[in-house]
Order: sequence, then C-alpha cells, then structure tokens
Amino acid sequence: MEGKKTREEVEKSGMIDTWMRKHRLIYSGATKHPFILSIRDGTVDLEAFKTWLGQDYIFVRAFAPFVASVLIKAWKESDDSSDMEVILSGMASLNDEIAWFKSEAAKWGVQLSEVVPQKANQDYCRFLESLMSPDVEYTVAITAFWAIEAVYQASFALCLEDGSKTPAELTETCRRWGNDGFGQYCNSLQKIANRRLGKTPDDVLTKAEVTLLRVLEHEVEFWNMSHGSA
Ligand SMILES: Cc1ncc(CN)c(N)n1
Repeated sequence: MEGKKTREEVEKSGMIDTWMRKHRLIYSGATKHPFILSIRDGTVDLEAFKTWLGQDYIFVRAFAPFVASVLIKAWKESDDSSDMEVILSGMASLNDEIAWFKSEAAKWGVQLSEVVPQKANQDYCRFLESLMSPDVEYTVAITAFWAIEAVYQASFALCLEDGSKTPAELTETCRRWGNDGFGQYCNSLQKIANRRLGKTPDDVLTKAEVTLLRVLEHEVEFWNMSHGSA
C-alpha cells in the first residue's frame, strides 16, 4: 500500500500532478463538463454555444490584465528569467484570441457589445481581479494561470480525440485550445508552477492549493452558464 508521501517525494514528481490526483473529481468536473461532452458527442445546442462565445469574450478581456499582473510578478519575483517569455507568449496568444472572438461572433450573429456578463462570469472576473493584487504571491498567481489555461486545453482536446463527433463548425474553436502547441504552452506553465511550488513555504503552498480549487470551481460554474445550471 502507498503511504503518505514526504514533501521531498512530492516535489520530485511535481506538486501539480499530486494535486490533480488528490482533486481529480473536481478537475474532471471542470474538464469533462456536460457542455464539453455535448460538443464532443455532437448534441450541443448551438444557442448554448453562442452563450459561451459571448460570455467567454468578456472573460478573456478580464483575463488579459490578470496575465499582465502575472508578468509583473514574474519580473519582480521570479528566480528564472525565462518565465517571462512563456507568460509573454500567453499574452500574445490572448491578442489573437480577442481578434478570433470578434470574427467568430460575427459569423454566429452574436453582438458582443450587447452581451451582458452573467453572475458566474462576474464572480470569476472578480476572483481574477483579487489575484492581481500585489499581495498575491507569484507562485499562487502562476498556479492559477496554469489551471485556467489547462482546463481549456484538456476540455477542448477531448473534443478532438478519435471517435468524437464534434460538429464541423465547432472544430476550429476546439483546435484553438486543444492543439498541441497550446498543450506545450500549458506544459511550460505547469513546469514553472511546479518549480515554484517545490520551493515555497507551507503557508503559500496552502494558498496555491486553495486558489487552484477556486479556479476549478469557477470553471465549472462558467460552463454551467451554457449548460445545465439552474
Ligand atoms: C473561462 C475560461 N477559462 C479559460 C480560458 C482560456 N484562456 C478561457 N478563454 N475562458
């Protein structure tokens, strides 16, 4: 039987993997949400997809300043100068993402200027804003950043797997986050998070774990706006 791992053993394998195992139910709740499964099995309600599109555009506009705040923290606190390049590449892809949302919305007849943020979106954006505070440690912020990107990567990659019946008009959306390049970028963020978590004091480690769980909960609530919420 496997006993409890020492902190040193956990550091070797990576704290993120340990947490993903420990919190696998909520992680798979976020990455295998009924909305994503409906895309994957081809039964997705296209009105629900349009709701997601409009809400996510608003989210991404709040996410960009959050990523900028992580960049500032990396500049001030990181022990490895290459972190900044990874974060900057994330900012560059957000620039593309915002342009993509605009052209995709036009295709689907979604008026982005008229989209009103729903409560789950407002709550998530407020949470992002709280993480922008200079009081939030770089280690905590980079863990949240990794989790936010990783949920989308894992979710949309699922819709591209062999055997999935994703409607043709949604494959481009799925490729945006499910492609290998985005997967490698998430791996780079995960490596940074693991490196930082491996040398952080216990109180910050606890804050990072709680923050990771909050991200996963917000992601589930975010999907719920398009599928399955009361
Ligand atoms: C809600 C949500 N989470 C994550 C992502 C990926 N940047 C996104 N666009 N929207």
